[in-house]
Amino acid sequence: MKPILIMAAVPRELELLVNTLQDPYCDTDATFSATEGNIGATRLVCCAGGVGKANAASAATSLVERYRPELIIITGCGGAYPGSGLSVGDLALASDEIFGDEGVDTPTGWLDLGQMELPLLTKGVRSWYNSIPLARHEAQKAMKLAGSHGIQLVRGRFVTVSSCSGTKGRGQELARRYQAVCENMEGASIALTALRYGIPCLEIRGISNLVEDRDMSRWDISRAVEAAQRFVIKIVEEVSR
Ligand SMILES: O=C(O)c1cccc(C(=O)CC[C@H]2O[C@@H](n3cnc4c(=O)[nH]cnc43)[C@H](O)[C@@H]2O)c1
Repeated sequence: MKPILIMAAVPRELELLVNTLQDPYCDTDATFSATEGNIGATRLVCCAGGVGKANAASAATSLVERYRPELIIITGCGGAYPGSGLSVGDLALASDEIFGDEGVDTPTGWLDLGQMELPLLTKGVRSWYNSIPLARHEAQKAMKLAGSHGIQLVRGRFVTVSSCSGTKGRGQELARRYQAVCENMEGASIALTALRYGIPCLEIRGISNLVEDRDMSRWDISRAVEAAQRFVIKIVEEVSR
């Protein structure tokens, strides 16, 4: 049976999940070391591939080639945009992932990859530019599951950035440009890899911070990553039924 691949940036974003695995086994010799194990009848492979788009894309490619997963779940923390209604500790589910920095600055303004006619991926007659869709059906099931447990889950567009937004103004600009709810540094790369291989992909992040003028004393990464993992475990348990 094919496993579910769970990807995050850093180990603390997977700690609770890994500690929940039955019969865990960690392949420490692999280029991207991953911990395998079961939750119920479902086989999981958990990997913290590193921070940022480059690590995320290479880890996702390597793991997909190695494990051929049936589903990829991206988890971790993220920063909520002004106007999203999200607060620290809340949960967000991606409808689409957007490569927020890919484009060109011109004297008359910023242009995205669509305007540059430079697709990131072409399959047959379809091309994808900055925006990468995530699995609709799985996301609908996740929303339903959250509802049945009384968990508030906000579904919306996520932006993946190379340079984190450390001002409220930049957050407002990206939120407005993409009609997005939050940002992170890896999601779009993993979503693109999943789309390339035709594997459904879900992304659930806990909100660790608001995108505002930088004040790290207001962050709560522990709360965010715990909330996200608890919900991912619920999804996996639901799949196991
Ligand atoms: O030092 C800073 O100002 C700073 C700004 C944003 C993020 C960081 C991090 O150390 C966390 C990066 C890590 O967590 C995800 N993440 C969480 N919040 C954000 C955010 O507001 N913008 C972008 N990424 C965020 C991200 O996926 C990374 O894995 C430090």
